[in-house]
Amino acid sequence: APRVLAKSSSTTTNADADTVPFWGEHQAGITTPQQGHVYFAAFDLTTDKRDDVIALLRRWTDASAHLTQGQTAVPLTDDMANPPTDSGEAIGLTPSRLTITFGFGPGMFVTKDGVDRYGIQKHRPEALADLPRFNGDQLVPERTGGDLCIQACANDPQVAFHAVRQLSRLAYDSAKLRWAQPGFMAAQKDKGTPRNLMGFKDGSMNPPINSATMMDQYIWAGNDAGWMNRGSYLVARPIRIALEHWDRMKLGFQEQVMGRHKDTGAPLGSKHEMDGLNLDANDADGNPVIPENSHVRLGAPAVNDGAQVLRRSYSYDNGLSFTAERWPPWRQAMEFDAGLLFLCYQRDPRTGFIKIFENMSKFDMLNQFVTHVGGGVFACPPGAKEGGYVGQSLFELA
Ligand SMILES: C=CC1=C(C)c2cc3[nH]c(cc4nc(cc5[nH]c(cc1n2)c(C)c5CCC(=O)O)C(CCC(=O)O)=C4C)c(C)c3C=C
Ligand SMILES: [Fe+2]
Repeated sequence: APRVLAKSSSTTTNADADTVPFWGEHQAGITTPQQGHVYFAAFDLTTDKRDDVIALLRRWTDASAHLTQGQTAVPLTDDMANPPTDSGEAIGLTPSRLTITFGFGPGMFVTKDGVDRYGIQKHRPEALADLPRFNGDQLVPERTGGDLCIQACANDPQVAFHAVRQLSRLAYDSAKLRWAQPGFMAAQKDKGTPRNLMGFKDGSMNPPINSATMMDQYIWAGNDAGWMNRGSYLVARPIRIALEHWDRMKLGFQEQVMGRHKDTGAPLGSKHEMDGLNLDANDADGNPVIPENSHVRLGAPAVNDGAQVLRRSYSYDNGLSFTAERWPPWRQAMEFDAGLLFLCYQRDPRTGFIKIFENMSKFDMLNQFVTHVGGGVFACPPGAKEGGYVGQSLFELA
């Protein structure tokens, strides 16, 4: 029998500071302080057997417990007659605060060819609602949907990619990759809010991740959510930004679009980033200081019946692609295929993302510069107990 090379599995000596616990009440990667990199991937299930799905979730859970500790997904062996159990490119790297967060798409709960795919149709939560078609949506099928998703976040992009690559290998017999998007959100030297590709601080007005009360109110599904209790719902949207268009806009106009100052991140009319939005203030001409159609006004809880989501977005850069512009001088050229992988968590997308984006998609001045090109909605179950697996609360139900 091949010998297990235990030593090769452990890649670091100072694991603790750099490690986020995998097991727990909640999945990690939701209220975890945002790491510098993400590799997000969505999969389609190819099996029609419920037991295969359970087996996959067990393999993914066990591998994730190893990976997040800085170990190989599966212990390495000296077996020369088979492919290595782990591709190996993370050996010697630290855990880099790797978190791996799993989600279930609506496709897991539907009938296919007249049969309830995995016998869980009746357990589809109402909160896992199909997203409506929003104004301006240009969703490309190749970047949309998925039965399962994995959000791997780490401070090292190689660690995040390695994790998804190993998990995809472990799925060869039962699921295949559908779409993926890597992203980055560089930490600021002063530990302040990072900036997105539009150059604005992004993430200032998030509900505080350290407030258990706020997280229970807005982010975690509660007792009434059945198997999803202590889980959360993810809305993921790759949003292309017309950077060449944006970069030609005057600074004053950029600030009007966002409703915030570019340098400090403060709301228009205020001095400090964390100052509240003064939505009632008018300028000398009687116009609102924070414009009616500015992004932050349309996102504010005050105009959305109190709705709040936890945003955990990353910038992305997919190189260049050929684009025909829809604005003068109607250039046709290679342009950056770059933008924001918008990721947000909430206890119910109907009162979170859907509620907020309904108006935003129609009125936001930002819409001249951004296009939603894909995405999905996913139920991220509660965390797993050591020895258990992610999704157990669902598959244990009759
Ligand atoms: C819920 C839908 C939202 C989408 C889609 C969205 C896209 C998007 N946002 C930015 C940049 C910024 N967003 C900011 C604030 C902000 N955005 C949303 C929601 C969506 N954004 C909310 C709820 C808020 C907070 C509003 C508030 O209460 O003040 C900001 C300002 C700084 C901050 O608070 O984070 C920026 C900058 C981009 C570039 C983008 C799509 C590409
Ligand atoms: Fe936003």
